[in-house]
Amino acid sequence: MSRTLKLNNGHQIPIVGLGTYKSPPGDVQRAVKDAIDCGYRHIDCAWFYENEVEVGEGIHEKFSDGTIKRDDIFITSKLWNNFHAKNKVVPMLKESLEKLKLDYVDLYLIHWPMGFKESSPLLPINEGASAYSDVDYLETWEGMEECVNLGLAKSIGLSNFNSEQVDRVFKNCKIKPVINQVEVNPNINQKKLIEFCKKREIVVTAFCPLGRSNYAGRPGFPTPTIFDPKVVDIGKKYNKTAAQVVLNYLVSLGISVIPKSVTKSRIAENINIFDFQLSDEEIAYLNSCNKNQRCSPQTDYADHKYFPFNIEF
Ligand SMILES: NC(=O)C1=CN([C@@H]2O[C@H](COP(=O)(O)OP(=O)(O)OC[C@H]3O[C@@H](n4cnc5c(N)ncnc54)[C@H](OP(=O)(O)O)[C@@H]3O)[C@@H](O)[C@H]2O)C=CC1
Ligand SMILES: O=C1CO[C@H](CO)[C@@H](O)[C@@H]1O
Repeated sequence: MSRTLKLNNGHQIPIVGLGTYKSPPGDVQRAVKDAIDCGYRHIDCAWFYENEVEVGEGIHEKFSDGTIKRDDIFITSKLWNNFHAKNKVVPMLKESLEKLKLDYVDLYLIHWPMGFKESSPLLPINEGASAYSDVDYLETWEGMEECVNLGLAKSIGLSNFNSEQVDRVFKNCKIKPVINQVEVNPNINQKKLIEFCKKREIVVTAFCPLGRSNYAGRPGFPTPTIFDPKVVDIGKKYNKTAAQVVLNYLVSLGISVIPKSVTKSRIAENINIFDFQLSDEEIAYLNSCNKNQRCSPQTDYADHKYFPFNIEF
């Protein structure tokens, strides 16, 4: 059975989930089925990933063959930036639910604190501030609360919110956020933000937990620590890969992780991380890798009023 963390509303989130960003429609359906067969009970989706139909097909095949029931699996989706107006939130969740062919999601997240105009491209690059909307994410949060009240989402949460933004929602909400999903890997271990969220009973989920191994060598991006020879050596001691060492380290921080893979052997590898314990010295080494360098920095939007990464954490 998959291990879980308790959320502040009594629900549980499985610690390891399958990421689906850039999982091609042709592969993701099989990847979801492989993951469920390997014991995953948590799939991380988003409207923005444009593959929710195929993710849903994979999940439904596993309902049909009797491997799981709806109650056994935790499904997350996210509201994209162009739809922050309060009256767009429920319709956008309904759109994701229709694609996934589900009646509810377990978790719905505001994908980013900053909003774009509905008419803007999904990732406006050259338009500057004219592409932005100034909808306050507190207004968006009211729409998120409606999702819970309508039974369309069991829990709601945030993604890419900094500490001040988390606190603002926390202090002005009727329904508390249960999760803040942010980038966490040894290059950016987010210890301060994790502690800040923990004090408010908000669990952190780590995206890019492997530091996007496919970004290795890309100019301007940190080298993923799964390629660090010392981390590879630590893995050898436990008969584990560097990816397993990194995921085990992240889980030891009290957070959940959503590694993405469409490769069956890696999908299996990434959940087989609970049968070893790193030594204090090994954890100290992984802690020392922290340099606050992101692989998802979104600097194109650094001038947005709600850009989250202009403060320390
Ligand atoms: N809320 C947000 O703003 C964001 C959320 N996310 C979510 O987090 C998930 C994970 O982040 P993501 O950006 O995908 O990056 P990850 O850190 O999960 O890295 C994914 C890459 O690592 C490869 N990989 C997977 N397992 C292994 C392994 N065991 N050894 C070596 N390489 C491996 C994958 O290749 P392959 O598939 O070919 O096996 C893929 O190229 C996303 O898929 C998405 O669901 C991500 C970014 C932002
Ligand atoms: O979920 C996501 C996947 O990665 C993208 C590129 O870094 C992000 O924009 C997005 O938030």
